[in-house]
Amino acid sequence: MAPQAPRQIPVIVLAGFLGSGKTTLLNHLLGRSGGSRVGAVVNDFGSIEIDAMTVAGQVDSMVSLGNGCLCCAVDTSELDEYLERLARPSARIDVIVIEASGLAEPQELIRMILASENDRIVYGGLAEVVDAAEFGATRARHPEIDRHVAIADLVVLNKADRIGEAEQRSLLETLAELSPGTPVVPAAYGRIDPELFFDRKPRDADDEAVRQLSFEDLFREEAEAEEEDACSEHGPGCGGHGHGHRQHLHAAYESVAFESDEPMNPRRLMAFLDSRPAGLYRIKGFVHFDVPENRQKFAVHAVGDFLRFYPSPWQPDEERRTQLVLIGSGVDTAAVRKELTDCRETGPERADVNSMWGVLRYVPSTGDPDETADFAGSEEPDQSEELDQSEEPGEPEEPGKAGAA
Ligand SMILES: Nc1nc2c(ncn2[C@@H]2O[C@H](COP(=O)(O)OP(=O)(O)OP(=O)(O)O)[C@@H](O)[C@H]2O)c(=O)[nH]1
Repeated sequence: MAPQAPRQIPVIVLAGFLGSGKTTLLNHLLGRSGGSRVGAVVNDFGSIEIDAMTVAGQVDSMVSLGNGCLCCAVDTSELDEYLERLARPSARIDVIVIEASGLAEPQELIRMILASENDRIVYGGLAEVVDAAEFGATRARHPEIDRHVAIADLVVLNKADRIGEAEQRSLLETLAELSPGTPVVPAAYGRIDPELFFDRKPRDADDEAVRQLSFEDLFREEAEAEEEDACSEHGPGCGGHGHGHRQHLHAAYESVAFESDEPMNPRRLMAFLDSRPAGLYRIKGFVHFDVPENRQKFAVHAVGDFLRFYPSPWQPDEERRTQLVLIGSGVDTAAVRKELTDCRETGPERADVNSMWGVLRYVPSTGDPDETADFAGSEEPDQSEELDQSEEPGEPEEPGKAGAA
C-alpha cells in the first residue's frame, strides 16, 4: 500500500477592519473548537500586543507578531518560522488561524501563505469580519474594503445586534453584490458555527465566481492593479514596494502606544475620551484606576463612537498598569500622548469613588459578572444596556458597583 500523504493543516486568514470583532470571533472559535486543536497567529498593529494578551492562554498554541502590519513584511521568514512551529507534527494542530491586524491587506497575507514552501500547510481561505454598525461609513472612507469582501470565502456580518432588521437586509444585499456566491453569516459577538470555519465545504472548482483565490489569481490581480494605479508617489515605472502600488489601508493610519504605572484619573480620562478627535477610530487596552472599590482591571474598547469598559480582576501576579493602543488617521499623536500623560494620577490625592461615574456609564450591565470578565472572550453582554457614545448614556447603578479587585 502506498504511504499516505500527511494531512495538510489549513491556514485561515481572519481579517476585517479595525474593531470589527476579529479577536471576539477568534475567542469564540477557540472556546468551541471541540476536539480540534487551533493554532493562532495574532498580528497587532500597535506596539503593545493587546490582542495577543486577550487571546493568550485560551489557545493550544499562539504566536504573536506585533508592531506593524504583517502584510508589509518584506521578510516573511518570521511568519514562515511561526507556521513551521505550529505545523510541527508534535504540536498536533488541526487548523491555524492568522488574525490579521485591522489595517492589513488580506491579499498580501494570502500571498504569503500560498508562497510558503512548508508542505505541511495549505491555504484554508479568507474570513472577512464586517462591523454591521460601521460598514457604510468605513466603506465610504476606505473603498478598498470592498475588495477585501470580494475576495473573502466567508463574510461574517458581525455586530448584527447593533442594527435593525431592515438595515441587516440591505447590508446582506450589498455584501452579496460585492462577493457573489460567498456565504455571508450574520452574527453577534462573533458567535458563528465553528464548522463554518474549520470544516468549510469544498467549493466547486469550476465555479469561477466562488472559487478560492489561487497564487495565479493574485499575480493577475496585482498586475491589473499595477496597470490601473498610477503611482502618485514615485511615478510610472517605479519598481513598487514589493507588492504593487495599491494603497494599503494602514498607509493613512498611525498608532500611539501609551503605558503608565501611575493610575489614571477617571474624570480626566473620560474628558479625554469624550472629546477624542474624530480621526481616532480605535482605542483598546487596559486601564488601572486606583479608586476605592474600583481597583480592578478595566479593559477599554472604542470603535468609532462606540465605547465600553469591561472590568475584571487583576491576576495575582499581574502588574497594575495602564496599557493603551490608539489608532487613527489625521491625528496629532504628540497631542494625544500629552493628553493621556496628563490623565495620570501623579499627586498624593487619590480620586474619590464618585469620579468613576463617567467610566461606569460605559460598563455593560449584566446580572452575571462573568459575562463582562473578559471583553473579547466573554459571551455577549446584556444588549439592552449597550450604549453608543452617540446615545444618551444611562445612570450607573452606583459608583463602585462593579466590585473591588
Ligand atoms: N455590540 C457588539 N459588540 C461587539 C461585537 N463583537 C465585538 N464587539 C465589541 O467590539 C469591540 C472590538 O472587538 P474586537 O474583537 O477587539 O475587535 P478586533 O477586530 O479584534 O479589533 P482590532 O484588532 O483592533 O482590529 C469590543 O468592545 C467587543 O466586545 C458584537 O457582535 N456586538
